Amino acid sequence: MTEMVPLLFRLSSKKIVIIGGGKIAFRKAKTFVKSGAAITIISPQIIEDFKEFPSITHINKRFEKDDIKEAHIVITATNDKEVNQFVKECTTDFQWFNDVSDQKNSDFHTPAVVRRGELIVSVSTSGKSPILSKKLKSELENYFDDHYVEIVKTYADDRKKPGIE
Ligand SMILES: C[C@@]1(CC(=O)O)C2=NC(=C\c3[nH]c(c(CCC(=O)O)c3CC(=O)O)Cc3[nH]c(c(CC(=O)O)c3CCC(=O)O)/C=C3\N/C(=C\2)[C@@H](CCC(=O)O)[C@]3(C)CC(=O)O)/[C@H]1CCC(=O)O
Ligand SMILES: NC(=O)c1ccc[n+]([C@@H]2O[C@H](COP(=O)([O-])OP(=O)(O)OC[C@H]3O[C@@H](n4cnc5c(N)ncnc54)[C@H](O)[C@@H]3O)[C@@H](O)[C@H]2O)c1
Repeated sequence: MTEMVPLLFRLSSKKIVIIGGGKIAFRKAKTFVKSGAAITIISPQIIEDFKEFPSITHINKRFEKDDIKEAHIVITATNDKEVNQFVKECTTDFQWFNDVSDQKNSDFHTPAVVRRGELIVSVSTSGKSPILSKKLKSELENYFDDHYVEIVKTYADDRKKPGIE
């Protein structure tokens, strides 16, 4: 069995295309909104919540292959599994793909995340139970209270710079 690998990515120069404009597309878009990546939604309809993020580009259309040709990351979040499958078929080996309706079809997952300043704690069940991830996140939110914003700053200030005695 192969295992998933947790990584942190700097995405400020990357292009993310999300197919679908419902509440799950919105939740996935929100994950990336502060990353600096250019986010585009391809969908004939989008929910009002997207107004909260004017930096997100909306293209009002049904998905076609050319919509993802420049994307680094492709997320398909429609309510039509056949469309989601078609999007996958349109990706290349050099693109990172996530199908919100089928974890086995995805190159990556979005974990549940707790942030306290620069501290990032994330939980995944390797796609097996998102509800459990959500539950554990809520427990971790209590454990990692707001003091951790300052704790990380203090540790960072105390850290010796690499190469300096
Ligand atoms: C953690 C969280 C982060 C986030 O979304 O940001 C997240 N899902 C959340 C909630 C949630 N998801 C679902 C429900 C309904 C109940 C249920 O079905 O269990 C609820 C509960 C709710 O909404 O309350 C349904 C669901 N989810 C996936 C599938 C497809 C499949 O399993 O194949 C289906 C069935 C879809 C269908 O019916 O077709 C797949 C994925 N969901 C993931 C993440 C990735 C794996 C995470 C891990 O490794 O644990 C992965 C693989 C890919 C991805 O989406 O990135 C977020 C909670 C965060 C928070 O609240 O803080
Ligand atoms: N990964 C997760 O966390 C998670 C959680 C719950 C549900 N889901 C899955 O996510 C799917 C979407 O859920 P939702 O609540 O956002 O659905 P929704 O019905 O609110 O939204 C679906 C969106 O897809 C768009 N769409 C449909 N056909 C399209 C096409 N050909 N091209 C472009 N856009 C198209 C619609 O216009 C709409 O905006 C569900 O069907 C379910 O499989 C995933």
